[in-house]
Amino acid sequence: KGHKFWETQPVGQFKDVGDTSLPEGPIEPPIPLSEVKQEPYNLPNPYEWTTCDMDSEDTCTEVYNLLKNNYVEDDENMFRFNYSKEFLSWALRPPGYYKSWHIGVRAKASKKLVAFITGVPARIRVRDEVVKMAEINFLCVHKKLRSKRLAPVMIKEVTRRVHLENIWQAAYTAGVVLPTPITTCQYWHRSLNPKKLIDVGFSRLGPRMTMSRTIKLYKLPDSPATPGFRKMELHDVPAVTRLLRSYLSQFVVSPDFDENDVEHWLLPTDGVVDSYLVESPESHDVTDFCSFYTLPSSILGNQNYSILKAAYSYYNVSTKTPLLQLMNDALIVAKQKDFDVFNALDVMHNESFLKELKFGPGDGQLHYYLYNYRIRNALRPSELGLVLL
Ligand SMILES: CCCCCCCCCCCCCC(=O)CSCCNC(=O)CCNC(=O)[C@H](O)C(C)(C)COP(=O)(O)OP(=O)(O)OC[C@H]1O[C@@H](n2cnc3c(N)ncnc32)[C@H](O)[C@@H]1OP(=O)(O)O
Ligand SMILES: CCOC(=O)c1cnc2ccc(OC)cc2c1SCCC#N
Repeated sequence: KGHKFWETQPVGQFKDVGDTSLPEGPIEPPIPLSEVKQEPYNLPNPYEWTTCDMDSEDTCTEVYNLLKNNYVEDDENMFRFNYSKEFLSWALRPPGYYKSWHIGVRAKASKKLVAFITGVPARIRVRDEVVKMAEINFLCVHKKLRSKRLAPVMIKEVTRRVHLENIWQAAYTAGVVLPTPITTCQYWHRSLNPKKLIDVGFSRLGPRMTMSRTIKLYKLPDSPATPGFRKMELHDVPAVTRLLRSYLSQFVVSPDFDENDVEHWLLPTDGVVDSYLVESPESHDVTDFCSFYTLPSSILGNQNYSILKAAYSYYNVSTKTPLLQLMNDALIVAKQKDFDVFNALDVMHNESFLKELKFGPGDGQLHYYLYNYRIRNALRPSELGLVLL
């Protein structure tokens, strides 16, 4: 298919796949900041740019409502992501964030927010190079304004604003295939509330299975099995940072987290992110870590339910406790917190526990992309140590 916009961009092009003469690394060099376009790209006449101040409750609510009604749906339109205001505030304000990268489009007449795209700064290691990047997310055009080529303008504008901060690479994911994925991951789902998942039509009763037999199949203990398993606290940040940096160093692409990043991204925040660690009862060493984030979805067109409570596996490290046992404890605490499903990608070492812990493969794929950075050969999901929100 012709990608009229993406074929103009410094990304791996389909025609170049397999061309080993092309070097790994930046595709285009940086340019002097004085040569970066100083003024915003032109929008169609009825629309204007706006910078969304996520510190403002009202603006946060506008962004929340735009996404709640117009963001990503699954292929069967059964669910639509329903990121909470607290989650958006957390996701968009990490250490060193730029308000100017929280970009909205308003209709001039009504002042209504009709489109959105964001970037947050991140240090991403690719093999042995740490690269300053923008993580791009929450690209959304109101359903009534689709297929008007607004997305390329949004993408060019966020690119321009990232360039103005002297950053020349980006990382992003999408459910759609674009030039050119660095890897393609599979979603896996572990039922915690099988009755609800069957009632909404996501899961079906297996052959020769009754509902009570199905409920029993997914039943979990009331409390975690691992001695020393507890919630992460502020004083654990240095130990968790050491543990996570050492673990992530084995992957080809991963975040280069420091203590400030760990405090922001991994310290438990109610209704947003949960993290647990194993402190050895003898040595008091922190030997293992697991975390998941909270991303509810609206259930579309169901009489009995309107919200799906979903937990998403985030970063997990096991050095003493078997990963299988650690993740089973994560499932146990997620069930205690009344999640309906625990989702995970087949990234990092996740494949080693998915089937055994009764995850089922989803029908959606998640493609990972880098902007202006060529990776010579596509990665296996197990070589990827990066989870985007
Ligand atoms: C150095 C810094 C660099 C920073 C920037 C880095 C790059 C960041 C890139 C962004 C990363 C976002 C990551 C992220 O947020 C996570 S992926 C979630 C994206 N959002 C949604 O799916 C929400 C529901 N859908 C919509 O709102 C619209 O359908 C959107 C806005 C998606 C497209 O609006 P539309 O009204 O349906 O379409 P047109 O305006 O007519 O435009 C059609 C063109 O857009 C291309 N398209 C479609 N979906 C895309 C997607 N998900 N990524 C990139 N490109 C996408 C498409 O291939 C075509 O180009 P082509 O003709 O070349 O094929
Ligand atoms: C029950 C398992 O499916 C989901 O949890 C879910 C929920 N909401 C979505 C909203 C948009 C959506 O668009 C791709 C997918 C979902 C999915 S499946 C893929 C995410 C995972 N795991």
